[in-house]
Amino acid sequence: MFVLRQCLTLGTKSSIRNFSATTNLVNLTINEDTGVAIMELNKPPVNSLNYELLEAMHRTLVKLENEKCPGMILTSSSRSTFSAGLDLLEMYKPTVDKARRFWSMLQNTWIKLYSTPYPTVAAINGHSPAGGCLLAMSCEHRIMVPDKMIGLNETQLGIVAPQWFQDCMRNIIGERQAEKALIAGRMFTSEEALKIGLVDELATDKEDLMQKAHDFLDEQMGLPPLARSVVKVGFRKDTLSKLINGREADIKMFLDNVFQPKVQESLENYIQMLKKK
Ligand SMILES: CCCCCCCCCC/C=C\CC(=O)SCCNC(=O)CCNC(=O)[C@H](O)C(C)(C)COP(=O)(O)OP(=O)(O)OC[C@H]1O[C@@H](n2cnc3c(N)ncnc32)[C@H](O)[C@@H]1OP(=O)(O)O
Repeated sequence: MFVLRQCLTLGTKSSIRNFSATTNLVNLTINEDTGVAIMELNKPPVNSLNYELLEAMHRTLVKLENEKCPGMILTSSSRSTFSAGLDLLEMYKPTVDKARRFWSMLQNTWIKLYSTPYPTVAAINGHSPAGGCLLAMSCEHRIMVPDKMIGLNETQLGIVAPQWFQDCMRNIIGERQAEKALIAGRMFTSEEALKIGLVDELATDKEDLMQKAHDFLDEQMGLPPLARSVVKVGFRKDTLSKLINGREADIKMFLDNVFQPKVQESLENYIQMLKKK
């Protein structure tokens, strides 16, 4: 039985089920029998990742870890889009402070999501470009509905996917496929993504998607949790350490680049194009 409760304070496992109460940017549902959490991104229309959404996600992930969550499904409340990636408005003519704060929260959120001891599955119920693809790739398993698009399309926007985005992709689809996909900024259909291993399964519809996500978690939750998490973090530690030990350099890379006139021009054109659609 799924129970969703509004609450204003952080409480015990059984008392809290939606703790972004002030903004509702993240809906958290916890199954009271199994403990499985469903984290639903809820920033209409397309879950673009601005500071506030990233912060709500980060808070949720900290909470789940503290509460010894046994497994989590990441999904979206939008019918068309899992996440449209980073909020372009956060990168378009920001102040230095705002840009730094934003990038630092992106790092925080990714580090938490990529390193969870508990199993995670992305139930990708819509398009998943750029930062949206990063979120999906940070989970352990990806299931996607048909006829949507996923990929790291940064090159096509005249920007560059940071090294840790690239590493995540390489870890999943291998060096050669990742190099080709990243240079081209290629977006894959759900079916193509399955073929190259960027997603693990396709689902027929949302119901099937959630069923398959629960099936994956049931299987994982049958494994000894400590051994499971040690192996997981072992596989991910090099990618994680690269960013954790190089956070300042990564922020500097972002700040140095995002203020370049050419990058601002690309962002401006792209935002205009999306608005005119
Ligand atoms: C050498 C240079 C080095 C540079 C280094 C700089 C480092 C930067 C690193 C950047 C890393 C990651 C980058 C990103 O994640 S950038 C974001 C990339 N995202 C995209 O390309 C997706 C764009 N969106 C879409 O393609 C579509 O919106 C969609 C997701 C397929 C959904 O389509 P839809 O038809 O359902 O919705 P649509 O009408 O297009 O959009 C609805 C409104 O939402 C606005 N919007 C869409 N995406 C974003 C976004 N990412 N940020 C902010 N706003 C977004 C869109 O403009 C519509 O707004 P409105 O209703 O018209 O006002």
